[in-house]
Formats: sequence, structure tokens, C-alpha cells
Amino acid sequence: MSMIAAFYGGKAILITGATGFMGKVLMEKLFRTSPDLKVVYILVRPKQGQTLQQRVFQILDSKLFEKVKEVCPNVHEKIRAISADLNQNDFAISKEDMKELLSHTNIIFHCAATVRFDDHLRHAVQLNVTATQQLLLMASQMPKLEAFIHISTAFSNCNLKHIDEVVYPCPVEPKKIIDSMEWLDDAIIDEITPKLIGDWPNTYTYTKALGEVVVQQEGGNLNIAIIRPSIMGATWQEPFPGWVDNLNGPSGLIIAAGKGFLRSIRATPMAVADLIPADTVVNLTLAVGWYTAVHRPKSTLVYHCTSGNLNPCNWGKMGLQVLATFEKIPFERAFRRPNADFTTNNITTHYWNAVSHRAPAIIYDFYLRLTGRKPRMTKLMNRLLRTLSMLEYFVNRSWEWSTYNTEMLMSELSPEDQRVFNFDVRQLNWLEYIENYVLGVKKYLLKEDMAGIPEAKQHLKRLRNIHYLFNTALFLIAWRLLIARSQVARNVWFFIVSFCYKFLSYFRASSTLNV
Ligand SMILES: CCCCCCCCCCCCCCCCCCCCCCCCCCCC(=O)SCCNC(=O)CCNC(=O)[C@H](O)C(C)(C)COP(=O)(O)OP(=O)(O)OC[C@H]1O[C@@H](n2cnc3c(N)ncnc32)[C@H](O)[C@@H]1OP(=O)(O)O
Ligand SMILES: NC(=O)C1=CN([C@@H]2O[C@H](COP(=O)(O)OP(=O)(O)OC[C@H]3O[C@@H](n4cnc5c(N)ncnc54)[C@H](OP(=O)(O)O)[C@@H]3O)[C@@H](O)[C@H]2O)C=CC1
Repeated sequence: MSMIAAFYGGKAILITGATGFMGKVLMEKLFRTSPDLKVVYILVRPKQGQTLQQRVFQILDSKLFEKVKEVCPNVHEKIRAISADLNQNDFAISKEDMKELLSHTNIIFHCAATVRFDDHLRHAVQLNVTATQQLLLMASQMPKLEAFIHISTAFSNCNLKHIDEVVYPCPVEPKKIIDSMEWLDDAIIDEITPKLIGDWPNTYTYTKALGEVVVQQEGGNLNIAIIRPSIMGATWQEPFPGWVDNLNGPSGLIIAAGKGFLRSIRATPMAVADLIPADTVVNLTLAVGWYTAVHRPKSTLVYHCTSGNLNPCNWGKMGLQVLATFEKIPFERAFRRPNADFTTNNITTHYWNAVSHRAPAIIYDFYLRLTGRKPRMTKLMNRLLRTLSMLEYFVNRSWEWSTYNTEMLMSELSPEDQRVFNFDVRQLNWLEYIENYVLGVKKYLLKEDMAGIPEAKQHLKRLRNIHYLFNTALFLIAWRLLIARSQVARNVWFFIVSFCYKFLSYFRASSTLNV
């Protein structure tokens, strides 16, 4: 019997960010392994055109929850969606709901965050720092609370090269940042943002670092742990391989490459691609929840959920495997044949962006205009280039994350828990994982049917022929223009033609002799 699964039985669990990528995988695993848990409270913000219940049903109706519905048929009764907006005071939770949360909650998993790299500092601070502070305050009023698990990111200290499992101080105290956001106007915040974030690459990683400091400073007597996942990718094994439902991290780029839009990316092939499957993160998170509640460590422990130091894979290997998978499992209606490459300096990056990204987009938009349709490719391409420029920081550097706490926790688990809540990335076969990831992107993100693969392959063959035809025509036109203008080119041309003629004459003469 799994001790961790048994621990969550009968518990009231509060999850923020349950409608997000990690939150869904976390809920799924909780219900599948501890169907006898008491209730899962989820803080959900109302979305235009969707009630809270509709949002919950949409999640439960997805393929991700198929197994859960078998082991926990009354799962919908155990999820209690609470209307909440983490941007508001007291999260805009009603008095009755707040009372219920405060009096019942046993464990908190704080996953909600803004993960946008380019978010305005005010918004990023509000969600990633102030909301964390407010949640801690709520937690301190929960008499039955056993553990508070805060999800951060391994990149919260990406301004360092070697990162230990400790909370690092920030140059400006989070409290001062929170205060200043209250009275500074947007224009001034825009102006001081680069100075404030200093050597952090974006507001996301900076505010996640501030969030950790808040957790450490304001955790009081709570049993707290911080988990730092690296780049969360599709599921590895559970509930099935390849599940993914948003475009963050590599997923968006896999689509862009598979559809033929992405032709080159500025990346260092040998840099470590620190991907971590979402189910691995969730297994560690649940194990940490158990350990923190049962063993009550004296200080706040930080757990790195990374792959680089235990089972490293680099971007070169990952990119090649992604491309190899497109050969077997192509995406439908590709714009061009998937064929991307890495560039390593500014000049080649600009060159390939112009030749392989912007030029085809302009040509295609021209064609759309000619055929009376609305041009859209240039806009899409500009968006892709903007995304690439934001991700570049992470694919041209390597970091070392120590994993002492994570390894310690692994050794604390019973063999059964090590199996059921497996977070040992040494067992991960990257090539297999990446193939399943690409397949998952096709099935769950693009919603493409596997039956369409032969047609997709045919389409790619047509694109290849068009590509050859286009290149040949381009070469002939260029050559013709060159010959018209340059004596040297003419001489080369006559030399080639006479050489070919002589070769053919010789070949014909020798074949006649043989007869
Ligand atoms: C020697 C060998 C050579 C071999 C060569 C082989 C080369 C092969 C290459 C092939 C394949 C490539 C695969 C591997 C490459 C991997 C690169 C991976 C990079 C990973 C970097 C991760 C960084 C990790 C940091 C920390 C991790 C975390 O803690 S948090 C999670 C990370 N957060 C994110 O990823 C969020 C990023 N997104 C944003 O910040 C914003 O969305 C944006 C700034 C990118 C865009 O903002 P914008 O306002 O313009 O748009 P938005 O409103 O958000 O969306 C508009 C439309 O664009 C779609 N969208 C959104 N995000 C993405 C995305 N990441 N990629 C693509 N498209 C995206 C969105 O859905 C919208 O679409 P519509 O609804 O249709 O309008
Ligand atoms: N994805 C990754 O690669 C990594 C993620 N992380 C961390 O893991 C955690 C989960 O990330 P992930 O699941 O990918 O993120 P998602 O963007 O998929 O999910 C974010 C969640 O936060 C919720 N949320 C955002 N704003 C509010 C608000 N104002 N009020 C209430 N809820 C809100 C979202 O709700 P809604 O559905 O309404 O938008 C959603 O449920 C985050 O803390 C992130 O920093 C760490 C490392 C890597």
C-alpha cells in the first residue's frame, strides 16, 4: 500500500491554478491514487461565457480524466470550485466560501501564476508575489493546515549558473516592490522595470524569485516547501504518455517546426535542455506534500525538479529527434516541409530570419492577396519571431541545479511509493519521450487524427516537389540574369556547356564501340 496515497485519503486539499497545465495533471493523479480524499477545493476565476461548473466539467470531460472516472466515479462531487480571482483583495472569495476554506483545508498546493515572460511588472507582481503573500496569510488562519506547497520555477535564479536548493535573497525586498506597485503609475513602472529586474531575463522569472522570498519571510510557523520545476513538458507515463494542453515551453515551437513555419532558431546545440515531464513534477509535488506534513522539516525545504544533472539531454539531440519524429508522424496541412536548424550568431540568425521566415511569409501573403484572401502569414511569422526572441535566453545557456533534497526524498520513500510516485528522471528515455511528446502535440493540442497521416505524407511530398521546382526556377532566373551581365559568368557557362557536350560525345562514342 502506498503511504503517500493513503496520506491524502480523507483530506481536504486546496489547489490554486487547477485549471492550468500542471494543476490538471496534479488533480488527475490525486483522484486516481487517492479516490477516497475528502474534497479538492479549486480557486477558479470566472471566464467570459463559462460558469465555474462548466469549466470543471470541461476539465473532467477531457481524455486526461478518463481513468479517474473509472476509479472515482463521483469525482465531480469531490471537486468544489470556488469563485476566486487572485488579482483581487481576499481573492474576491465570498465570506461563506472563505469560512469553509479556512476551517477545512489540510493541504495547499499553490500552482497559480502568470507564466508569460512579457507580462507587465505590475500584473506579474500581483499574481506571483502579492497573491502568494495573501495565500500565506489565509494559510496562517487554517487550524487544520498540515502543509503549504509552493510551486516556483528552477529559473527563478537563472541569473546564477549554479543553483542550490536554497532561497536566494533579491536585490530589492519584495515588500518594497509590492508597496511601490501600489502608487507608481504604469509609465514609470515601464521605465524602471529593466533596472529592477537587473540580470533576470524577464518579469516572470524575477517575480517568481520574489515570490520565493515572500514564502520564506512570511511563512511563519507553517510547514512549507518550495518546488522548482525546470521546463515542464508533456507527460512521460501518466495517465498516458504525451499529454499536453498548452503552447508554453517547447510545445508551441514543436508545432511551429512541424507545420514548417519555424526554419531556424538561435540555440546552442550542446546546451542542456532541462525538460521535465509534467507527471514527474506532480509525483514529486505529492511526495513533498506528504513528507512536509508528516516529517515537518524544521526549515522550508526547496526541491529541484530538473533533469540536467541526473539524465542530461541537449537541445541538439532534442531538435534532431523532433525532426526525426515528423518523418514518421507528420502534422497535417504543413506550410512547408519541416526542416529547421540551429543558428549560433546574430548575423546568421538575421539572415535566416529574413530568408526562411519573413520572405516566404511575404510571398505567401502576396499569393493570398492575389487570390482575394486576407493575408495573415506575416503577422503570424512576426509573432513567432517575437516568441523565439523571448525563448532564446533559455536555449543558449546551461545551468546546474543541485538535487540533494529531491534525492533525499526519493530515498525516504518506500519501494511502493517510489513506483507509484516515481520522480526518478534517470529512468527517462529521451528519444522515446520526445517521440511521444510530438505525438501528444499532434493528438491533444492540434487535435489531428492519426488516420490523416498518409494524406499528411502526400502533402509533404507535394511540398517537396514544389520546393525543388521553385529552387530550380530561382536558380535559372538568377543564372540567366548573371550571364546577361557578367563576362566571367558567360565564360563559366560556355565552359560548362562545352564540357558537358564533350562528355556526352565521348559517352556516345564509347557506347557505340562497345556494341
Ligand atoms: C546540431 C543539431 C541541429 C539540429 C537542429 C534541429 C532544430 C529543430 C528544431 C525543431 C523543434 C524545436 C523544438 C525544440 C526547441 C525547443 C525550444 C524550447 C524553448 C523552451 C524555453 C522554455 C523556457 C523556460 C523558462 C521557465 C519555465 C517556466 O517556469 S514557465 C513556462 C514557460 N512560459 C512560457 O513558455 C510562456 C511563454 N509565452 C509567452 O510569454 C507569451 O505567450 C509570448 C510572449 C510568447 C507571446 O505573447 P503574445 O502576446 O504575442 O501572444 P499571446 O497572446 O500569448 O498568444 C498569441 C498567440 O500565440 C500563441 N502562443 C502563445 N504562446 C506561444 C508559444 N510559446 N509558441 C507559439 N505560439 C504561442 C497563442 O496560442 C496565441 O494564438 P492564437 O490564440 O491563435 O492567437
Ligand atoms: N509550465 C512550465 O514550464 C513551468 C511552470 N512552472 C510553474 O508551475 C506552475 C503552474 O504552471 P502552468 O500550469 O504551466 O501554468 P498555466 O499558465 O497553465 O496555469 C496557470 C494557472 O493559474 C491560474 N491563474 C492565473 N491568473 C489567475 C487569477 N488571477 N486568479 C485565479 N487563477 C489564476 C490560471 O487560471 P485560468 O485557467 O483561469 O487562466 C491557471 O489555472 C506555475 O507556478 C509556474 O510558475 C514552473 C516551471 C515550469
